[in-house]
Amino acid sequence: MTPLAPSLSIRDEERRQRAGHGGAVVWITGLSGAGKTTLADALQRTLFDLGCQVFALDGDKVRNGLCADLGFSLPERAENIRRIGEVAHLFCQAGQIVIVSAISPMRADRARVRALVPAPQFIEVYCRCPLAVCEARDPKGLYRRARAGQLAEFTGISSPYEAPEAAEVVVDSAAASVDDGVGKVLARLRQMKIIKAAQYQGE
Ligand SMILES: Nc1ncnc2c1ncn2[C@@H]1O[C@H](COP(=O)(O)OS(=O)(=O)O)[C@@H](OP(=O)(O)O)[C@H]1O
Ligand SMILES: Nc1ncnc2c1ncn2[C@@H]1O[C@H](COP(=O)(O)OP(=O)(O)O)[C@@H](O)[C@H]1O
Repeated sequence: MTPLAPSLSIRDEERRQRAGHGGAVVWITGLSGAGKTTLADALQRTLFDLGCQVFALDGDKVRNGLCADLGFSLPERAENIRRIGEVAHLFCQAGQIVIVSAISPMRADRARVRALVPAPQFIEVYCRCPLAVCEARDPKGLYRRARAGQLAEFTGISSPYEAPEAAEVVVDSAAASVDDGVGKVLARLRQMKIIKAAQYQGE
């Protein structure tokens, strides 16, 4: 009897043909309240409706399970990003478009994930929003608690955020709509030939 082929014999191109698109990691970084989750959700919906295999990994949710043992010190955030990066990389190898939304405040931590994922497949998205706007939005009341001294090491208040210097996509969530942000990421996915031009025509 012919032995079953090991799964290693499945080439990336075969996965791409079956899915109709390539794998990618769309990594959304930004302050709490900048709009990362909102953008990730809208992007996931759009890609799903286009027929793509897409999955969103939100930092907040991952912290309920995979990273439940981690707090918010800089070394713990680094470990959080390392784990999310490894998982995203695996999904990407499986041919999925993975959307990560995590504050991921330190450049070095993001650079390590970038080094893991082949260049055209890693798309860093800076969800840019002034701290004052994030604080005014305060969707979870965390800034209020941080200002009151009830939440230690809060990003932007008592813990650093290093903005990307060369993100593939920059989305200004205080000035542009969620749809604008989705459009910019889709344009990049098309430009990098992750999705086909026919899968997304607008810009
Ligand atoms: N101290 C402190 N600093 C920042 N954020 C805090 C903190 N404590 C709790 N939270 C909540 O945790 C969410 C951020 O988790 P992340 O995994 O994205 O953070 S990180 O990437 O490891 O920095 C973050 O989610 P978002 O508001 O969606 O960004 C907060 O809801
Ligand atoms: N252009 C925009 N993009 C994303 N979010 C926006 C935008 N404009 C306003 N918002 C609002 O900002 C808030 C951001 O919350 P959220 O997406 O949870 O941010 P984060 O995940 O970065 O903490 C939401 O209430 C969202 O409706």
